[in-house]
Amino acid sequence: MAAGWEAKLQLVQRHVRAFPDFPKKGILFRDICPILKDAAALKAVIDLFEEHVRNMYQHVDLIVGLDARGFLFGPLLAQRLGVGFVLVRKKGKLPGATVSVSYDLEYGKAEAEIQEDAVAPGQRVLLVDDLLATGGTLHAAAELMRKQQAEVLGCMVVIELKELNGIDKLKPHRVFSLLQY
Ligand SMILES: O=P(O)(O)OC[C@H]1O[C@H](OP(=O)(O)OP(=O)(O)O)[C@H](O)[C@@H]1O
Ligand SMILES: Nc1ncnc2[nH]cnc12
Repeated sequence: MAAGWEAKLQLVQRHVRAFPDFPKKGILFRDICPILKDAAALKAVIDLFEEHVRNMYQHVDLIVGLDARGFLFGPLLAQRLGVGFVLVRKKGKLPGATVSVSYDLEYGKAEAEIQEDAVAPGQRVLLVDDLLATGGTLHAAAELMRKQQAEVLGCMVVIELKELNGIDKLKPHRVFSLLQY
């Protein structure tokens, strides 16, 4: 692990806030907005993600980001790696031919969608989001990749909520997280 890794992790951790009972009673909402407001904290997230990818994977074709908070980190990582970015959106937002799948998340239900030509068969992709809770959202994205015959190399999130066991739902895919609660 390169020098500075721990300092960067601590910087990121200091920029996550928790709000009880949002958006529903009983949910402790982990808010990543302070990361985005602080240039050094945001850079630290992308530095850590980039280092992980460069250590783990020889070749990545695309970064796939999940609506909406995955769009905040995914394109920055894609630029660093010199690869393209693909959007998995909530249903009804993408023009043209699409492929969709429905899923449950920690506080509701939704449907995820990609453009049919977003990924090609055999392309090697990494899924990026801000947070892993039950795993419903990332699982839906992985299912979309499976439908399009792309290869999911792994999932990357800033925050993993351990007690919800999202990691089990995502097996056999690997999950990399910066912070665990
Ligand atoms: O692991 P899960 O239980 O699926 O929960 C995690 C998902 O929930 C949040 O997204 P949300 O759907 O609230 O949308 P947003 O990013 O548009 O706020 C979060 O950004 C993840 O995508
Ligand atoms: N507890 C939580 N905090 C922030 N985003 C979430 N998405 C799903 N669960 C969440």
